[in-house]
Amino acid sequence: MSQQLPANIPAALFNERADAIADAARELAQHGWTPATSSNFSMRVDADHAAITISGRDKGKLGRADIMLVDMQGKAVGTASRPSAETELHTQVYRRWPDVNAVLHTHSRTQSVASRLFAKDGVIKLEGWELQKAIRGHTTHEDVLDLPVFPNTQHMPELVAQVDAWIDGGKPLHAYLINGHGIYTWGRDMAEARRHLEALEFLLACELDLRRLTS
Ligand SMILES: CSC[C@@H](O)[C@@H](O)C(=O)COP(=O)(O)O
Ligand SMILES: [Zn+2]
Repeated sequence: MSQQLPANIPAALFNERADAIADAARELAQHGWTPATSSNFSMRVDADHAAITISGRDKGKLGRADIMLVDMQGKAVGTASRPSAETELHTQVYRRWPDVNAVLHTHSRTQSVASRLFAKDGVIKLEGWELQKAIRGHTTHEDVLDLPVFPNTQHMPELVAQVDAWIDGGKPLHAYLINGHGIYTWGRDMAEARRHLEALEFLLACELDLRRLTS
């Protein structure tokens, strides 16, 4: 393995996280949500480190060797591999919420189209859908669930600042879209992050259908 681990991280712990990321990535790729090497996935390893996908890999074919360690500033640790282009968005989530342990980013067609359609509003207001209850902390379809849509940029500090500004505004955040790009969501474990991703994919598809059928 070209990944050298710090002395305080057991290989079994890193391998468990790497396997969980690779398994989730392959399954999400089967849904068609990770076209053309897009998307990235990570899990917290400890307070100071996360395991994340190596940049540019085919997410439908990931294995343990496609996962690497970074610190919470997004810098590679113990490897010459290059972490995901958007690693800083993952480590931002881990820094902001110590109870979050998994972050998922995908590029489904539904996510991409919805992000373009609602970009001018800056937010998608999900309301009246039973599946909103799949999102942590939401107990009724009557809640309004705000899903922000941030402008895309290749300059990660700008994206990080947009997300920070939303959180600092005191509004809840379990996910966001980036215009013309895709979705980020997360959870306390991989199962919760996957539940959020699947629910939001479904809800966005419903919103797009409604637009099509009522316009
Ligand atoms: C193949 S285009 C998509 C990338 O620019 C990026 O947005 C992405 O999701 C994957 O980047 P990666 O560096 O492989 O993690
Ligand atoms: Zn992306």
